[in-house]
Amino acid sequence: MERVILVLNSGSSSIKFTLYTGTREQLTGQISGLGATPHIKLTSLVSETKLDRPLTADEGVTHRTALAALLPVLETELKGRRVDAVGHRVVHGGVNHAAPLRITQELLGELRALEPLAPLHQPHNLAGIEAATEAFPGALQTACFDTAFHRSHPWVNDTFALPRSLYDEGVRRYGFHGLSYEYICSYLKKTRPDVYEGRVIVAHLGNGASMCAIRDGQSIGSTMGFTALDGLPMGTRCGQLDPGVVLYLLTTKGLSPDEVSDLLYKESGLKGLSGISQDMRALTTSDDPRAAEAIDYFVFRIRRELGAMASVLGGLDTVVFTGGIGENAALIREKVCVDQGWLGLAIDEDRNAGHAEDISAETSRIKVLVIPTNEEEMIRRHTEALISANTVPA
Ligand SMILES: Nc1ncnc2c1ncn2[C@@H]1O[C@H](COP(=O)(O)OP(=O)(O)O)[C@@H](O)[C@H]1O
Ligand SMILES: CC(=O)OP(=O)(O)O
Ligand SMILES: [Mg+2]
Repeated sequence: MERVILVLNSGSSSIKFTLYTGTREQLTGQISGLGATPHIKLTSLVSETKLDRPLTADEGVTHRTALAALLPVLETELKGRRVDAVGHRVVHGGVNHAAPLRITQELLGELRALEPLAPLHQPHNLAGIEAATEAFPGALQTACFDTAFHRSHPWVNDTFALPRSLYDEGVRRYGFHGLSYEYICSYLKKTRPDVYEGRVIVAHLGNGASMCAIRDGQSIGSTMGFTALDGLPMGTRCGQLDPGVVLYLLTTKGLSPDEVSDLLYKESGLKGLSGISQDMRALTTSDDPRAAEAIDYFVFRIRRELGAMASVLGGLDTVVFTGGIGENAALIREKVCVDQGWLGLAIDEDRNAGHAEDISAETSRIKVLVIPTNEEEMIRRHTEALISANTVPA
């Protein structure tokens, strides 16, 4: 009998979900635009149910209410079939976890203590675990960590230049979006083994955004740090910041820690710079100069990290764009790749506009790829492996 696995992936602006029978997707979809304009999109490959509409205020404006509206839809779709396991994306796994785990009360307590380090994600991830445990009491629940893929990166990319005691207590450069990077690596290994073995930079550009330098399928470094605030600017997060600004906000401006937190996590990034929206779609279609400036800053930071990571890797063979913006915004890819001839990188305008998998120009020494990420599939694989490990042979 094929196993039934439900995967829940709570991002900062979305809840993505897929119900698998064996390796097949039975139902898949996402609630996107949480915090702004919530929308549900759902496709059932079995009952051919399709939803594609805004969520009403009653159904869900927050992760919690959206999840509550989603669970009955999933239960109807199951038609009484048992769920064997629910795999959860958990953004922060802390120092101790370099691999996915079966969820226990003890692990939940440990993960709850990490909530302050990922306030836009961890509480939603844990709420998803609680809701799924209640809805599917017999199912194995697994935690698949965004940080796990990066645990092997070198010390220079794991530390800040702070007193060593802070490193020892876990103040480290963890890196996130690890499930996405792991999926991209597995896809490259299967479809382009020569690329997999080379020097690769993956730009995961979504509502949260980061880049990862990868060699031989291993993370060498990431733009994200102790929290998912660092590195590139994002929908509402500031990205790299002089820590002196935080001190200024706390002391000279007299903001409370909560106010500073809200400012850096929820009011900055594309939203803060443009004053219009956190959604790249709204910015690329706006003729307001502040939208163009927000895009310029986003692109500038990506280009800067691209050069820095190419140097750390000792050269570059492939760039991969992924995530909601990376997969869909040809304009952003074009702006990142323009005038990169010095690096041996050029893209083909038509292939880029058509979202081809390989958008490199004929003359480009560096391959430039657009690969849709699939964090849910990565979580399914990990969960399947954990079920097998937990199954006591008869
Ligand atoms: N066609 C598009 N053009 C520009 N941006 C897009 C497009 N489609 C999606 N996006 C961007 O992708 C973001 C969502 O990315 P996603 O990776 O799904 O987010 P999350 O970080 O919540 O997982 C949206 O906020 C939007 O800015
Ligand atoms: C870690 C992170 O920022 O995730 P997301 O892009 O899904 O918000
Ligand atoms: Mg995401």
